[in-house]
Amino acid sequence: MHLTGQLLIGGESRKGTNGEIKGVNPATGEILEPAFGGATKADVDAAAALAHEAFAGYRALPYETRATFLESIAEHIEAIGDDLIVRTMAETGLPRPRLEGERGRTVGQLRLFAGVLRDGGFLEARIDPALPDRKPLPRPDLRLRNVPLGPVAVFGASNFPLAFSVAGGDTASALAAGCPVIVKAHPAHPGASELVGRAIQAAVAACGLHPGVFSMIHDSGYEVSQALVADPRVKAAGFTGSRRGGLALLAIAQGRPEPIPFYAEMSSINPVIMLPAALKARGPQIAPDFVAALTLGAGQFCTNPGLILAIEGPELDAFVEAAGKAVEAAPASVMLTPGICKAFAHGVAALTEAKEVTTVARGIPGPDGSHTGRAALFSVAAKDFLANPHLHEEVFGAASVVVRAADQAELEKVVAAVEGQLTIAIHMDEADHPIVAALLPTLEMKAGRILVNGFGTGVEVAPAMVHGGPFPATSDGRTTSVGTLAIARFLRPVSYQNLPEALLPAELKTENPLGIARRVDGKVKVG
Ligand SMILES: NC(=O)C1=CN([C@@H]2O[C@H](COP(=O)(O)OP(=O)(O)OC[C@H]3O[C@@H](n4cnc5c(N)ncnc54)[C@H](OP(=O)(O)O)[C@@H]3O)[C@@H](O)[C@H]2O)C=CC1
Ligand SMILES: O=C(O)CCC(=O)C(=O)O
Repeated sequence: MHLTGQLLIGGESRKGTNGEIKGVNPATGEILEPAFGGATKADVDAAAALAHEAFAGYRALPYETRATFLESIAEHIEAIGDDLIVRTMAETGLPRPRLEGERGRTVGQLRLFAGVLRDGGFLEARIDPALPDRKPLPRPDLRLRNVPLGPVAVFGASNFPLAFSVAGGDTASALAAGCPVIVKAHPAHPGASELVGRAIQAAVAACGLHPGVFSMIHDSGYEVSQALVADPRVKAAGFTGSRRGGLALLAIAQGRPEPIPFYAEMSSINPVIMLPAALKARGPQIAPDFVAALTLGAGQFCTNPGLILAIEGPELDAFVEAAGKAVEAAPASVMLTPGICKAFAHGVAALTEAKEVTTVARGIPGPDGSHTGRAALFSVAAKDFLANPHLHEEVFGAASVVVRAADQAELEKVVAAVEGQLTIAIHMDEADHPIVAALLPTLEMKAGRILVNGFGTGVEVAPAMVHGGPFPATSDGRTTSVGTLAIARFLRPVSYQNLPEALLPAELKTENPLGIARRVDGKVKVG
């Protein structure tokens, strides 16, 4: 493995001259070589100019060429081999099986979008033929398809260094949509970013595309990333990270002379509602599964179950006791960065010190000075939870709070009071159906995904997946960052009125040369 620490600007690479970033092994504290040079505003300008230049040609390519390009990226990532896993393990402290799985998800996602391109459904092609004899007024010929927005900025996430990073879901969906991508690499895994970034660069070259289709920068501060979002040639951005960072960049995207869509996935505490019949039938059996989901990846999943909502009673006591025991047996885990570890310790300390909160259990402590997170389970009465908005905030890591409601009415109040979420899980049996029916309308207003008898961790990459949700889970709850629908974030519809047949794009020509599904006169016609 040869890492250069260079920026990837179009087909070229050069060392950034604006400060430097080094990876840190969070398990050992070792500083990892090489140094990665931070980009200057001139580098951002160069990447944006190239992306702008590449856009017209890239979006006009046959969908088959774009699909082959995505598959080529997947192949180039696989060709890096074990070096990618070894470097990512060193930079993140995440274990090998997790990263091997994440790599599979990353390349699977790219191939899924190749299928989306071949299918053509994402174009949402519609034809309303002219009705010249309609009274009192004739109808014009109207045809609609989606077109890409333009160059997209992608902020790689710290907690999924492959699947939500350089070639992750945002990049895959933007490239599939026909948008060149400029990645801002996350400083927690600069080496993994270079390896994957070079794989994309190589795929661009192998497919003979304009080199401006992909660039990747590092930033030693905030200014350059902010300049990227502010650049007039950038037309949308994707982000996964903190609420503070997401909102700062969202404000820039919205404050530009030409505001752009900014898709930020930020904070979610993913309530798990434990209903009475399920608790009675199998509360203690659910507890270890809950703790496994809580501690997965040191709790550093945005789908982590941070809240348990249930009605008081001996069944809840039995569940909490079993969950407490499982937490006490949980070993401390290395967290992604010293900063994230510190933020977790701070969040846990705040809960521990809150007078209305009871500490149920703590996991096994890690060695002194290690960047490890120690699992934590807390409990609070629903009335106190309702009165203290700080208890609704995300503690990023393996910490969860059990909220004890006096009755169903109070449980409903708690559900109504939580912020927007990526997921809400319900553990239920048939006897719980009436409560679920009463809760469902509220749950739909609160979460992007409602799931039964499971936990939200481990998002399926699939057409019917929504990995999004109302604020603050995301900055725009109408979309998803995982699954095939993610492509819609980087498209917009154009309607062509009375455009001569000869000038219509192939997607909308009457004889349907691409053989795609279209809605003709309101009815879906396949092929
Ligand atoms: N819910 C979720 O999905 C996740 C939540 N988090 C939360 O985020 C915290 C920190 O983790 P991290 O992943 O680093 O998230 P951050 O939001 O701090 O950073 C994400 C990316 O955005 C950049 N960035 C952040 N703030 C700004 C800004 N004001 N202007 C320009 N760029 C900015 C960062 O650059 P740089 O690092 O160079 O500053 C980084 O590339 C965690 O402790 C956790 O609370 C993290 C990951 C996922
Ligand atoms: O649970 C998952 O698989 C994905 C979680 C996620 O999107 C995140 O942590 O950023």
